[in-house]
Amino acid sequence: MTARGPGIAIQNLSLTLGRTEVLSGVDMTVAPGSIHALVGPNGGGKSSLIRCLLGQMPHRGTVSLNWPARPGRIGYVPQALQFDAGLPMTVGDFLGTLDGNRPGFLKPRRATRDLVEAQLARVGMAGKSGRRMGALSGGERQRVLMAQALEPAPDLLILDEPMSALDESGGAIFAEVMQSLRRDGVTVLWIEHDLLAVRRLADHVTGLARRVIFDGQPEAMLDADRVLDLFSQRSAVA
Ligand SMILES: Nc1ncnc2c1ncn2[C@@H]1O[C@H](COP(=O)(O)OP(=O)(O)OP(=O)(O)O)[C@@H](O)[C@H]1O
Repeated sequence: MTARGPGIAIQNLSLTLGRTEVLSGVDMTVAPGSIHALVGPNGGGKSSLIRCLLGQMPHRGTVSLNWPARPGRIGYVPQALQFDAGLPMTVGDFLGTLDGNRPGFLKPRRATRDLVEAQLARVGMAGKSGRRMGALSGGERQRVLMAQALEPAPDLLILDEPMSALDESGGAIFAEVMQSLRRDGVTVLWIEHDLLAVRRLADHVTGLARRVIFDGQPEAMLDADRVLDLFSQRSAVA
């Protein structure tokens, strides 16, 4: 199928925060409609690269989104989003803000409530729209964040460790969602530490430790020496 997501071209990307060189001369390409994983050691600069892509960091070098026609929608699942335990906001309220033409303090329209229920069902959270956001477990919160990123349907989806708190059924649901995104031609840029999940689900992998230390097929990355290289002090930020 024709990709509806953009290609991404990153050239000579460098980022210095304070006195730390976080990214140095990073070149990478994401093919339109592909599931592209970003792996590497803690502090390797993966989230920072995403922030550059989203225009949130003053970087050097270029980051271009090449849309097939006009610019489309970007969905984003952040690494962590905390909600105050006492915050009187339910899952339904949170997802109901998807109805962008209506003030958040009004009761959502029937159609919006149906849409919220459908989105929750998609991530295995059917019937939980009345739960308070601050009272959700880590895995439930991640499922809700995934649901908000999938509606309205994105053309580019950026995921920052979306599986870190998911149980087995959450992982299976995530895999289904990824397959349906692939069928729809969505471009997915996915930060992940679970290399087996990357092997199962990604089309391409880039390893990042301040600079690009691996770029290729998931199978090649899982060669034992490669894994050691990816996560050892040798290749990490030094
Ligand atoms: N605002 C900031 N100011 C100074 N240093 C920062 C800032 N944000 C991030 N860093 C540093 O940049 C480096 C890269 O951080 P980043 O969060 O991009 O890594 P990561 O690869 O996503 O790590 P992890 O796998 O642990 O999530 C780290 O050393 C971090 O301390």
